[in-house]
Amino acid sequence: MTEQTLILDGARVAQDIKDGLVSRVKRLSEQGITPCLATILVGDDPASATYVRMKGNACRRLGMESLKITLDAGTTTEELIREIQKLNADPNVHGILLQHPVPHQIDERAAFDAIAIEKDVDGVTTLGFAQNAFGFAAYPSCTPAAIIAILDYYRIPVEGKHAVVVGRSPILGKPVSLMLLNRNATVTICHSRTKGLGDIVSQAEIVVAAVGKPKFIQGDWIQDGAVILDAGYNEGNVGDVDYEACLEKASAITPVPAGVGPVTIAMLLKHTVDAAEKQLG
Ligand SMILES: Nc1nc2c(c(=O)[nH]1)N[C@@H](CN(C=O)c1ccc(C(=O)N[C@@H](CCC(=O)O)C(=O)O)cc1)CN2
Repeated sequence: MTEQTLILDGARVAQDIKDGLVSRVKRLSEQGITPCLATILVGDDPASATYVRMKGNACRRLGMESLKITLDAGTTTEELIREIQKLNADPNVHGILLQHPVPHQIDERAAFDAIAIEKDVDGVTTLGFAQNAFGFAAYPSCTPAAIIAILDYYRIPVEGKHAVVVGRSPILGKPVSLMLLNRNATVTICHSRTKGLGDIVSQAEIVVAAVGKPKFIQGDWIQDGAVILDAGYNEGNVGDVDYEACLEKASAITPVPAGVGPVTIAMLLKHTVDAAEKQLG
């Protein structure tokens, strides 16, 4: 690229979202409601523990409540669902987050689907996914919502653009593809069995990297002027994009850290405040 690549500053977007929540949290507290996010961590994966802690801290900094449920690594699906049902029934809890991944013996889909739709602020239920796919009001998954929020903040047009999403996970690749489609992008979804991945990515005007493999997206796959959103959160704070190589080609790119990650957490807070406000009617 001859022109300077725009670094899409996730910390700035996240701050803007959180600034917008301050007066809403204050208004709720004047009515006796403190928005409360319940987080559930099963097992002791250190990265997951960090993310849950970050979410709790972000809640508290904004005057929201965070109820942390920690369950041991041997928890069964039934035990986990019972905990979720208790939180569903608790009127003081407005949002429920089950940290992914859960230990292998747990049926994660069944656990996600036990979350009441009105408390699914993390957008992980099958019903929430379907409602979003149809463009109905439901909380979208937070990372896809963060990607859209970054595009909106920087007024990056989506309509009519060719977006290539690399990854098809239920809380990232699939929902972000549908959200881009609902914004009238032409969307190609790539995955581990895709043939000629580099050729397909090289046709993209917008690239969403959601593979979970460090530095997977190569610089020579990128079309000059493409916009790159890196949703990777690999060990050592490394994204799914070979950042230095892709920076050369892109017109705009999210870094890791301080790109999509902080906006993901800001969206979770926003959805929890939305959910608390719905309690007021
Ligand atoms: N139930 C969910 N589980 C998981 C989700 C999710 O959205 N819902 N996403 C990921 C991980 N994740 C949140 O849970 C997450 C990862 C990283 C960040 C982040 O802000 N990272 C920072 C750097 C981290 C640091 O400073 O230590 C950054 O990118 O700047 C936020 C959220 C998997 N599980």
